[in-house]
Order: sequence, then structure tokens, then C-alpha cells
Amino acid sequence: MSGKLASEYNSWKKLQEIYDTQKSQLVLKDLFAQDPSRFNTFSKEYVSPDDPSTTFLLDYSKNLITKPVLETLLSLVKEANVEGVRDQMFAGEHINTSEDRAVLHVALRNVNDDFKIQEAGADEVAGVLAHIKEFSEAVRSGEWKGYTGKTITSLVNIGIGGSDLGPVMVTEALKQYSKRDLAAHFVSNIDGTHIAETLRECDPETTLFIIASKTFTTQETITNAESARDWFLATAKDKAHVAKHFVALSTNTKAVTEFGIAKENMFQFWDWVGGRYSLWSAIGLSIALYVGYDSFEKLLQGAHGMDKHFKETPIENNLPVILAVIGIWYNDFYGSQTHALLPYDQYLHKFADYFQQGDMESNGKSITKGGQRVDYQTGPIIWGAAGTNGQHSFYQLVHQGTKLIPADFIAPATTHNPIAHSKHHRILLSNFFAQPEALAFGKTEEEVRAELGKGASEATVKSKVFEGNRPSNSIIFPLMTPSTLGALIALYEHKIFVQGVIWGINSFDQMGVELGKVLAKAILAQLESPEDVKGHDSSTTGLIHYYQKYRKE
Ligand SMILES: O=P(O)(O)OC[C@H]1O[C@](O)(CO)[C@@H](O)[C@@H]1O
Repeated sequence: MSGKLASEYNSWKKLQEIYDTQKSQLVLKDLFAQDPSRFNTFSKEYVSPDDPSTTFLLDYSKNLITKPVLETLLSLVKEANVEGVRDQMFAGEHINTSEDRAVLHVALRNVNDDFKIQEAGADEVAGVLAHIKEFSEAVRSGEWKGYTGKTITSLVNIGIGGSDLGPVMVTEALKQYSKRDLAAHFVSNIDGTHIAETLRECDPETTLFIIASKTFTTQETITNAESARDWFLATAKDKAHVAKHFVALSTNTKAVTEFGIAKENMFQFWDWVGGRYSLWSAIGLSIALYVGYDSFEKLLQGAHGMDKHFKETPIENNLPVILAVIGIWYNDFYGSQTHALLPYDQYLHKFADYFQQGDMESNGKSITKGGQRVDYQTGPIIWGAAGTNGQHSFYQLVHQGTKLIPADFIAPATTHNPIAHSKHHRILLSNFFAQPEALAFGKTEEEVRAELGKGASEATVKSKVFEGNRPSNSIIFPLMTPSTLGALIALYEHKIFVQGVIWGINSFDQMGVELGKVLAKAILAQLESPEDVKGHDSSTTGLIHYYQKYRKE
């Protein structure tokens, strides 16, 4: 960390100058016309250093950049000492300064021991993975039995935030690798409807509950876990049976034991694993159970390959760095408020949800590590949806609205479901190719006039014009596999890291989620009667009083 605001860097000032003076020249149609090799210049194929079959192409040529712009963006990376902080992260230095913690999700997937990491607990990773392997194989093979001797057919992961979103996203993405005879459910919301509806699909004799909570104090998770235990014991009766049906994923042994889960049924991780970076840890148990340990290991290997790429590749060829600086270009100079993640792969339908936490909880900060208020924008709003669904919903605004929305289009070249001789997939991909093209190059007034002929009103002509010059990245990979997914997730994790370092913020704490929790606790104690409602503004008081008119018990 340099201790400077990003806006104090010379390269930041230079970027502002470029934006102010050359913005009108950054027109994709012209840039492509001027340079026939633009695609070659601004695209890179990633091949995992460990496994050539883990590969994808990143095309970033449809961005509002030129070589000098990109060079200046990369000099920002140098000035902010991103490489230095990256090396500190890999070495286990406590770069999460507010919590005085290392940030070592890379240690969870350090499969070949390529990185020498000294932090306490890093040497225990292999042991926990062995525990995950042994347990997941026992459950999947049917060797692990429920209290009446039946095999497990339903998994219920109870967790929230990072203890839910990663396993949800990955189990959906790798559904093709599941045995299909083990149903995976995820309960996160404190709304009783979530657990009630889930339990309606489960049988206490054949259900395994996975209580996933780093702290094991999260109100939603503990409340849901207690309700699950009550539901289970209503049938099983004997508390001794809990051991066959409840396991915990946590750093908090004491709280797990107090809950009644046996120590041998606890899967450990460490304070240097951030919640939103934890799917690689014991939090991934539901993934290993659902898709098998071998696939889980391949996921880790895929991420590890990207870690090596990020650590060892010069910044001009470093894919997370390139994505990060292009994002900064729009976020901080073009004033884009959001970034869309648009996977053309139904298996990735939770990808944007996952990175809403990954990115927004990491980089949704306005105070630097040194305590200064930033005078620029930090993390973007992340959103998106899978496939052509979005086209029939929000793409209108992306194409013709008043906002500039940078987007990443992500797709597999081949599908696990080649039904109708891959007709569906070809149609899907034709849209994946067409949308970035339409966004970038649009449709001129002349083209519209030629198309509509003389009788068309001016308003109709104007409404059919696509201004174009809307930027995007495209990522295409051979097939959705565990290792490719691992590489893609790690790509975005490191992108978020690079942006956080440039903005000078701590991407690894989450102070902003605390205030609401504290207020909710105080309000919970006041819900009984109107006389208890004290200390609030008139709006909050009015809302609680309205609720109290209808509350039943
Ligand atoms: O795993 P835990 O400790 O239950 O926390 C769940 C989530 O709550 C948060 O602390 C805040 O939302 C997240 O960072 C975390 O992923």
C-alpha cells in the first residue's frame, strides 16, 4: 500500500487528461477500422500452467481503449504497487489491516505446494481436505448411514453470504458432475419460509445438515440450524442421532460443540479465509458431496493455475490485472456505476449473484486503509443474468438507455447438453457473439433510414438507432468443467484484489454489514408491544406500530 489516494497518482492524472482530451476519439467502429489486428492485440488465450486443457480466450478488444490508454492504466498498477501487495498476500502478510489478518484463499488451493506459506493453519489445509475426501466419499458411496440405517439422499447446507453463495453457485455450475441421487438444498434466509419449504422436501432419516458458518454466531444460520435440529429431533427423538445427521463447517470449535455437533463432525478452517473467498475451504463440503471429491479437487487445481498466472505473469499479459484496469477506466473516468456479468451458460446462472458479494462486499468501501475518504468511485454495482433471458428483460437499457454499462459475456464453446444436435447451443452462441457486436457497433441513422424507406417518421427512425460504442469483454472456453470454473472464479477474485489495491481500500473486511445487524437486534427486543418501541425516527416507529397491529404471536 502506498498510502496515497488513487487520484494522487501521476498515471491517474494522466488518465483523466486522456479521458478529457481524447474521449471523442475512442470510438470502437473507428478503432477497429484503423487497426485490422486489433483483436490480436487485445485478446489473450489463458492456458493453465498446470493443465493445458484448462483454457479460455479473453477478448478485450471491444473496449474503449488504445495501446497508450492501456499502458497508462498499467502504469497505475505499478504506481499503486499492486505487484508488491500481491506478493505480500501470497506470503501471508496481514494485508487485511483492520482485522490484522492474512488473506490466504490461495493457500486453500495451493495443490502442488508451489507457494511457500508460513501462516499458522496453512499446514493444516491438506488434513482438512483429506477429511472432506473421506467424509464425502463415505456419504456418496452409502457407507455413511442415517440413524435408521438408510443412506443419505438429501443435503441441506445452512449458511448465508459466503457460507452459501459459493456452494450454491458451484453446485449449480457443476450439476452435470453430480450423481443426481443426492439432492442439494441451500437454506440461507432467516425468513422461516426458506427452511420450511426446504424441509417439506426432506426426510429426517435420509437428510444430512451441513451447518456452514465461519463464526458460528450468524443469527440467520444459527436460528435456521436450531429449527432444523428441532425438526429432526421431532422424529428421531434421541439427541445421540444428531451426530449422524449434522456436521459443521466453522472456525469456532467451542460454539460448534455447544450446538451439539461432535468434534469429529466439524470441518475446520481459519480466520485468514474470508467468507466470500471460502468456497475452497471446508465451506466447499457441500460441493464435494454433490459433485464428488475428484471434481472438487479439480476446481481447486483450476483456481491454483490462475493463482500462478496472477502471481507470475507480467502485468501487461496478466488477465486479472487487465480486467481490473479496464474496469477502473469505466468506473472512475467514464462514470459507469455498474458492471454486468452475463454468462451464456445456464449452469452459470448464479455467477452474478455470487460475485455480487465477492465484489461488492470486497470493494464497496469509501475509506482507504490509511483512513482517508476517497474522492473517486470504488466498487461497481455487480449484476447480471444468464443467457438470452436478460436479452428479453434488461438489454433494452444496456443497448439504448442513457447509462454506459460495461459487461462481460461468458460462454462455453460446447455444451454438456447437445440436444437437437446442439441446435440450442448454436442459437445460444449466436446471441453470445451478436450482443457484444451490437453493443460495440450499433446501427446508424443512415442504416435505419435505408431499412425503413421514405415513409418512416423521424421519431421512428431515431428510436431505431443504436449509438453503439458500448464496451464489453468476451470470455469463451471449451466446456464448463470443474477446473475451468475454478480458473474463472479465481480470475475475478484477483481482478477484485487489483482494483482494491489501486483504490487503496481494504477489500477483505466488511464493516458495512454491522450497523443494520445491531439495529435489528435492538428492534427485535421491542416488537412485542407499542410501548416498547423507543428511540427511533417517526418512520421506523410508524412501520413497527403498523406491524404490531397485525402480529399474531
Ligand atoms: O460464515 P458466517 O460467519 O456465518 O458469515 C456469513 C457472512 O456474513 C458476513 O460476515 C456479512 O454478511 C459475510 O462476510 C459472511 O460471508
